[in-house]
Amino acid sequence: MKELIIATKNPGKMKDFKGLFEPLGIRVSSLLDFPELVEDIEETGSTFEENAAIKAEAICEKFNLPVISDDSGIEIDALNGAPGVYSARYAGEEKDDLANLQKVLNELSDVPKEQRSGRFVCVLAIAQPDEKIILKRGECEGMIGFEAIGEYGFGYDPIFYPAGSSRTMAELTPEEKNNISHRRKALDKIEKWVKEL
Ligand SMILES: O=c1nc[nH]c2c1ncn2[C@H]1C[C@H](O)[C@@H](COP(=O)(O)OP(=O)(O)OP(=O)(O)O)O1
Ligand SMILES: [Mg+2]
Repeated sequence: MKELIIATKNPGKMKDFKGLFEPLGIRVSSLLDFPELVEDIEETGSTFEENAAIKAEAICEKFNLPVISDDSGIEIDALNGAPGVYSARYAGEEKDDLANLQKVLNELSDVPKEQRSGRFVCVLAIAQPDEKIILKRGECEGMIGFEAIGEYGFGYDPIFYPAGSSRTMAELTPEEKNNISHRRKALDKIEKWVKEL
């Protein structure tokens, strides 16, 4: 079976990726599989594209192998696009999913339902030795709820209602999420390269 390295330390993303890559017959491993080898990569970019490129290129160079990275987050219109590229560290450096979504709920406490629009964004990068980097973006539009609901998923899933859904992303099964997610849409755009790797 083909194997691919995903340059991430986020276990929630990896669950998504395992489900997304399985139908392609590709087994994925992450930086969580060899934590002692890889120090944290500083995400110094101001866009998802820049940060995805930083992560993929750093790990591609280290292993001299093709690598995929994911930089993602949630943009909330009433917060002028925040937390955006700062989604992981919105409530502090410790990257606490619950603290992050609670901070968003607090900031939106006075914002009425019809003004709570936002979207998940995922940029996937493919870095290959001696090749130009490939970057593709997927987005999933939706609304921010008033409380955290649901047990599946990770990150901001419990407060995000995908457009047209009466359930939060964390109430959808992993299969349902993977059919509509920002990650799915970005992966669809890189699939032809993935198959050639
Ligand atoms: O499907 C998702 N469902 C819910 N929340 C999500 C999703 N996708 C990204 N998110 C949130 C989680 C984290 O707060 C941030 C990603 O930040 P991001 O820097 O890309 O990832 P990370 O630091 O957790 O792991 P890594 O950089 O090692 O891949 O956006
Ligand atoms: Mg990160």
